[in-house]
Amino acid sequence: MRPFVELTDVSHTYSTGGTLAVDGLSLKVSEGEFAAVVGPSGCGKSTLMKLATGLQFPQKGAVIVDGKEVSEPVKMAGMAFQAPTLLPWRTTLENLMLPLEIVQPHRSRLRKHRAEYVAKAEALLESVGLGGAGSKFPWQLSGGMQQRSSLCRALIHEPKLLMLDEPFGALDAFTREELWCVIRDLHARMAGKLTVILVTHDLREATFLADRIFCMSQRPGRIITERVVDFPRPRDLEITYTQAFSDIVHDLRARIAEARSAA
Ligand SMILES: Nc1ncnc2c1ncn2[C@@H]1O[C@H](COP(=O)(O)OP(=O)(O)OP(=O)(O)O)[C@@H](O)[C@H]1O
Repeated sequence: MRPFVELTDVSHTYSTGGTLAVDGLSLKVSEGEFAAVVGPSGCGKSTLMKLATGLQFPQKGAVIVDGKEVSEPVKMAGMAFQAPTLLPWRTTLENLMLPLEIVQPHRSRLRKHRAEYVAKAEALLESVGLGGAGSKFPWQLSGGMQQRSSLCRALIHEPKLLMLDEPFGALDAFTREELWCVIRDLHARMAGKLTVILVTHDLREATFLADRIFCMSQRPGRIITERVVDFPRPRDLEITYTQAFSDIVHDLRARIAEARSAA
């Protein structure tokens, strides 16, 4: 499978504060793969996401996405963060439509094909259990519903790359597990056409969702180990109660503890 996101020996220092966030950071994520990135707090996970999406540029090394060196924000990526960042004055449906007003070719097509796009947005909402919620404002939705809407917004322009930075961190355990299944199903439906990179502190989340887990060192971050998770798909939440699953989580925890103490 061809690499879809490739970072090679990347270093990045923020101009504000002069923090060397990542150094010697290399990773390859294949097309259609679901990758997770874990590591100690402050090790540069979000920086990795910013570099892969062209929100920051490295001083050293190369970042290649979909065969091209990243030199501007990667608009074909969908993104969702810990805070759902929905605009409060727009309805949920209008929030979902936002990327279509920005990203080509949708931007040029939107005016003429609005009904088609609205139907697509409504179908997406339906697929995450939010059928009929499009007319509600974000502040009329629960945190979990807002995060589902935010996921739909990240997917509305049919991105080939989905970047998730702690998207479920603020949710209770039940809602979080429900959303794992939503993401699992969205990824499965795209049948190898959607590459996902998930940054998370939750090792169970990484193990349940990912094909491969990259573990980062203490800052300046680099990948110190990667672990293939080969549970067959589709995965059921039941696997999270198996010994094999716990073994992976324990192993990851030990590696992160090791990385923390190597500071
Ligand atoms: N915009 C910025 N300007 C200056 N420094 C920054 C900026 N963003 C991050 N940093 C610094 O870079 C380092 C890495 O931050 P980053 O957010 O990438 O880590 P992280 O692993 O995602 O953290 P956490 O696990 O706490 O979410 C930190 O020391 C942080 O203070």
